[in-house]
Amino acid sequence: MRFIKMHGLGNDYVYVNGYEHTIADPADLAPRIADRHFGVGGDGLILALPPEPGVEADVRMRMFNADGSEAEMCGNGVRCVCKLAHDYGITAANPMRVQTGNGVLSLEYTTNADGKVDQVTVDMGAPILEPAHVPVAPDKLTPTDQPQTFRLSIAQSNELLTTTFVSMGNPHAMIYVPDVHAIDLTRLGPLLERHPAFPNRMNIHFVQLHARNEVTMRTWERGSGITLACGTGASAVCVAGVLTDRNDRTITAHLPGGDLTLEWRESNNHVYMTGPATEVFIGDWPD
Ligand SMILES: N[C@H](CCC[C@H](N)C(=O)O)C(=O)O
Repeated sequence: MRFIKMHGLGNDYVYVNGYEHTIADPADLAPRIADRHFGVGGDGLILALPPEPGVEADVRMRMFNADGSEAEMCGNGVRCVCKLAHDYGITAANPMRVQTGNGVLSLEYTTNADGKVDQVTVDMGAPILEPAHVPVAPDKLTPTDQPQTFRLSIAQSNELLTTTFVSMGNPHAMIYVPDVHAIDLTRLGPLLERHPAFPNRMNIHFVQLHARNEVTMRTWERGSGITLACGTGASAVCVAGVLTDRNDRTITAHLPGGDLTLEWRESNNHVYMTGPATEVFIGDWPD
């Protein structure tokens, strides 16, 4: 089976063109192909597929984390699906409509001198703020006077963290700290990802504010662990910062793998994310 290795700011996935190959059990394949020692290596597996019947879209994305769990959306991934669909002749639509687990999203892209997709702006849709729809279990959290912000107790280490929640179709928790590089993500990430207050687990972001238009963030992803970037997470960070009056509606997010530009547009309540999509290599997998 032919695969394409791509990444968005180092958030790398193994991509398969579902117009050419059918994968019977992607949840089973994802951990095997994403293994960085015994497989191709990546944060997971992403399929570019025909849209489902009746869905008005140019292409469909299904996204599987490295543990095989399927997620509703992947920001870095959908930019790369746009690149795959354009560069491999599935569609030349611009804007491109991509069916995702969070509805059909509209993407606009630029191409480089070779005519291949370079930068992509994704209309990520409206954030989901109702705690029950993130979802979080309010009875396992302590509310604060800040919107969308709760105290979270970690039983195993007797720690208390202040956390803001936003869904971009997938769930995100933001924790603001003075220095993201002082955080032991390997220790805290798993404890928070699987906290009893999160029925569907959680993507975890530690955020350091530099200015009202600039943050640095580090991420522990649900189902994949530490990643170099998280597009839905950066979108959630932008929203959380506006809700808690930390940042303005347009920010630059510095992630370990590079920068994303985010805008939570007041006119239509949608979040817009702009960043690169990069192809690294192609290969063949024996399955
Ligand atoms: N781990 C995430 C999916 C990938 C999100 C991230 N890679 C992005 O770019 O948005 C989840 O289970 O919700």
